[in-house]
Amino acid sequence: MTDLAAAEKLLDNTTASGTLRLRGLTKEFGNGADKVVAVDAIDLDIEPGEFVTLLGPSGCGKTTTLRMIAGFEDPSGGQVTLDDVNMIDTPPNKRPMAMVFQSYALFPHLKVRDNVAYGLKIRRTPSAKLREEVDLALESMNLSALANRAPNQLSGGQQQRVALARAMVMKPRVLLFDEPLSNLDAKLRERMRIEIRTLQRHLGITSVYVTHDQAEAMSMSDRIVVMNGGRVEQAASPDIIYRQPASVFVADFIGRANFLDVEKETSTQQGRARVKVLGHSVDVPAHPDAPAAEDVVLLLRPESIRLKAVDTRAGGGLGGHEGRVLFSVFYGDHVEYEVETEHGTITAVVADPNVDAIHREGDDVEVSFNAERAWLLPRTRQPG
Ligand SMILES: Nc1ncnc2c1ncn2[C@@H]1O[C@H](COP(=O)(O)OP(=O)(O)OP(=O)(O)O)[C@@H](O)[C@H]1O
Repeated sequence: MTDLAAAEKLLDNTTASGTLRLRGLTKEFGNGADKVVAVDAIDLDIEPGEFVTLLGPSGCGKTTTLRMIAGFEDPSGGQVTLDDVNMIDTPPNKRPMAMVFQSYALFPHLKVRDNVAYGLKIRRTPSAKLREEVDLALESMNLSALANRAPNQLSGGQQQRVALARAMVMKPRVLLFDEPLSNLDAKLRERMRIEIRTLQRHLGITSVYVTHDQAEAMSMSDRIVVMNGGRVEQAASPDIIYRQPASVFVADFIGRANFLDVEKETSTQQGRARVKVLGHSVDVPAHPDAPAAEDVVLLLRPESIRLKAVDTRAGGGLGGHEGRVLFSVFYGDHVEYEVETEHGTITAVVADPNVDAIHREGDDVEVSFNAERAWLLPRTRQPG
């Protein structure tokens, strides 16, 4: 585990975390027919101490954005400012930022201690101060006992801790992370998520984190920036991203989603709408653009759907509420169902299932959902 007291002592309150602003940040690669707009005029404000994650599918531009913040990539247009100072003409090693890479990027021929000391040596830090700060950085990452090892004598997790110590020792105002946990196994990844987040929160260092792993983004971030095709689809807290996504793309990318074709009846008060769904007229929360949209879909997360056994012999019908179980899979902590309904096949997840009450293939069920957890969206994103 990290030693928060040592980390705090290392930073010694001298490190004011920074306000990072991206304005119209753009990167084009190639030209003519080969031109790729990797990052397309991004605006983003990151507050001091905030942990912001750039998330999105492969090729959406998150790494290029991070590299422009760090200075490893020159923007084709736009600005990166830190505390209102334009960074564009400042080389990477002069920016008060430090980056942690997926590949750790340690010097293989240097011992752990010398890897951590490297940046301070370049800065010509006096040797007593250098030793003290390297010791604190090693201590803060619980690496003191490994100080004299070479990187290839360490596990992946330990190597990543060295990379973190090396970043911390520079006392950056901004920490940048480029998929730092991707090379670790699942258990270690989960532990490191908590450690990085605890350390970051405790020290309050502004952080920008790139990942394509949504669980990582959800569990670590103050704010998630979902990118698509070089643009920002939505920048919001994890709960807003999950519950009130700005677009079908975001809803589909984060978590699992059922999209039901529904008829809009009336718009009620601001932020809500009445729709006809599963045979009923239901008042649901709605995206601000949904009331005016021609075509809407209702987002239902699998865990907000309820299934109840129906005795079809009783007759009477359920006014469209019924569905038929296509299959169910028991996972121990939850059961997953595919259910055929008048809106097509939907996925339902029931947590902590009562094993005797699991619906089987072919069973008729009453389908309902928690209306406050539903979310009405325009089918296509409104421009701007
Ligand atoms: N040096 C380069 N030359 C040409 N095109 C590039 C270069 N670097 C990135 N690109 C292109 O820019 C786009 C964005 O790439 P980027 O690496 O930023 O995406 P990403 O979201 O980080 O993807 P991944 O998750 O796969 O790393 C992609 O279409 C990519 O092919």
